[in-house]
Formats: sequence, structure tokens, C-alpha cells
Amino acid sequence: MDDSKYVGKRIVITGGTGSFGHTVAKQLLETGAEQVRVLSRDEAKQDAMRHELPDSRLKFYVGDVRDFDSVDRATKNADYIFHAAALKQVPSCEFFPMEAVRTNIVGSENVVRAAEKNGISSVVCLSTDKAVYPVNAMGMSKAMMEKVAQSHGLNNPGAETIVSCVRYGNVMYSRGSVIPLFIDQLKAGRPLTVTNPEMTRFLMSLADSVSLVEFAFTNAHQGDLFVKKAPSSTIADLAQAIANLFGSKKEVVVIGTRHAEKLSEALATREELTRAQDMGDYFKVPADNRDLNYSVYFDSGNIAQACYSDYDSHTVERLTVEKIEELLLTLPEVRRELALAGKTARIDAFS
Ligand SMILES: O=c1ccn([C@@H]2O[C@H](COP(=O)(O)OP(=O)(O)O[C@H]3O[C@H](CO)[C@@H](O)[C@H](O)[C@H]3O)[C@@H](O)[C@H]2O)c(=O)[nH]1
Repeated sequence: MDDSKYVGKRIVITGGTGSFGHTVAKQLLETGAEQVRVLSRDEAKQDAMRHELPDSRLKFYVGDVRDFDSVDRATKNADYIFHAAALKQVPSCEFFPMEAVRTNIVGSENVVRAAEKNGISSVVCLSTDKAVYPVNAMGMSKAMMEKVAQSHGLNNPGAETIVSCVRYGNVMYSRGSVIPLFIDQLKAGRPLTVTNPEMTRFLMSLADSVSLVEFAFTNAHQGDLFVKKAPSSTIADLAQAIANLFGSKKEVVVIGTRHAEKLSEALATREELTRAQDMGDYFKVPADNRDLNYSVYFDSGNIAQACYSDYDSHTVERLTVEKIEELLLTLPEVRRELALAGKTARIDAFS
């Protein structure tokens, strides 16, 4: 992390005990940050983190983004917010959509309002590819979170608090996701449960997601949305790559698509790409800052080069099985599992 941005600063991480929050907190403590505040609901996870990262600059706030007062308290006199608190399990949000509304939409509005009230200079909100053409309650609520974030600038021209969003795809080896599941199934000698072999997903590491948030934090103007370019793979190839690494004969059962799943995911729509700025590893989609009075738009015109395809996991660079293996070997968790299984040859060959 770029130390100069954080020296003497107080940074709040909502959802700070999750995989992303925990990683960011740890990295921020390696900078000259004055305080790193974790706002989250689960006191047990906070206690575990307190023991793991003994540092007097790390402060814990038990609270819920649904409750304005708890966000207000955690963000007083702070400088920056990384807003990662969310309900993000697709199936549970299908059964309890209003819970997703309360946390992902109302909670995000509370974060933006508290940020404005407390003079925070930058807020980065974490979104997901599932917010693009959403088909499930989790994605719909995240799409609304993006709208809430962007409306801050539309309704407060000249606001000092910059609010931006980042979108990323599946984080490899995140808690409860398919990679650790497949590895557990292989270790237990059970068949791999593939939903649909042709389904594609973007593949990103946790480190990529942290870099994306940092990039947004450094480059954001009011209402910007940042997308990380990422390769994809089919689930069949992913299963094959994992089996190859562990030297196992792959046995697969096809279990069918789960609740509200898509065959592919999109990280940006064609309309967004039409106005996006290509920034190398990232796309920046600026907010649509037109006035509610549309004559402003029609008088001045806005003719952009149209783009006819989405940034979709079915059409971006598709990794080969070999490339997926290489990507998996960059993950510390996979290397640890391989070492435990005595499969060190692949690790050595890769290093
Ligand atoms: O037993 C299984 C479980 C999953 N899959 C497939 O593996 C892929 C990835 O599944 P999973 O790791 O569960 O991730 P997603 O359901 O795509 O969603 C994850 O990734 C999102 C980001 O896109 C996060 O926001 C969600 O919280 C997180 O659940 C999907 O195509 C699934 O159909 C299987 O083939 N077999």
C-alpha cells in the first residue's frame, strides 16, 4: 500500500472482519495510519482479530450499518471509509430479500450520510458483478447500492465527500466458495459437485480486489465506478485444474444450477463501456452527471462511440486449464493445501 496516502489518517472499514476487511486492515497497519477502525456485528470475530493483530491503532466498533447511529459513531473524525459490509450470499438473499435491502441498500445510505455528516473525504463502496443485469436479490440490492452511492454526487454538487464504487467478480478461495469446496471434496475422495460445466465466472484473487479498491481510492472523482479487468474460466475447466494439481482422477457429478444463478456474469454493460475510460487493468465508468432537467442534455448533445458487447465472462479471455492451474498456484491457500497433501512437486516447479 502507498504509505503516503495513509500517514496520520483514520480509516474505517465496514465489514472489517470479513476476508476483504481483514486483509485491508492488516495492510493498513503496515502503513503510518493513525487508526484503523473495524465496524462489524460479530464481537467474536472482532475478538479473534484483536488477538491476531495486536496493535493499539486497531479499534473495534460493534455495530450494524443498518443503524445510522452506529455508523455515525464509528466514522466521527475519520478520513476514509472502505465500505465492505454486506449480505452477499446469493441463496440466503433469495429467501430473505428485505434483509438484503436493509443491509446493502439502507446500510449503504447510512454510510454515505454519516460520511457526509462527519466530513469524510473518500468512501469506496464494494459491489459485485452480480449487480450487472441482476437476476437475484443480492445483485439487485447491490445495484441499488451503486445508485445510492452515485446519487450522493447528483444531489450534492460540490460535495467534499467523494463516493465511488468498485465492482469485482468471484474472489478465488473466498469463504464458502467453490474452490475450497472442490479441494475438500477431492481430499475426502468424494466426486466434485459441478452445477453446470459450461458456466463461466471471472477469476480474481483477494490481492486483486484490494488493489482495485486502492486504485479507486486514489483515482476516484465523484460517483465514479471502477471495474477490474479479469480473465474467466468454465466451472468444468476449474474442476479439471484443481484435480490436476492434486493429481487426482476427477470424478464429477452435475448437480444443476442453484437458486438464481446466471450462466455467465458481466462486470460492465455495453452502455457503461460506451462511456468508460480504459485505464489499463481497470475501466473507469464515470457517473452520469446530467441534470434532472434533461434540456441540459439535449441542448449540448452527447454522441459517444457505441459499444455493442458487455464485459462478460463468456466472451472475455477464457483461461486454459493449464493457465488456471498457474493462477491457482499463486494462491497461498492452495499452496498450503498442496503442501499438506504432500504435492510439493507442482509448487516447486511453479516457483
Ligand atoms: O458445488 C458447487 C458450488 C458452486 N459451483 C459453481 O461455481 C461457480 C462459483 O460459485 P461460488 O464460488 O459459490 O460463487 P458465486 O455463487 O458465483 O458467488 C460468489 O461470488 C460473488 C461475486 O461474484 C459473491 O458476491 C458471492 O457472495 C459469492 O457467493 C458458480 O458457477 C457455481 O455454479 C459448482 O459448480 N459447484
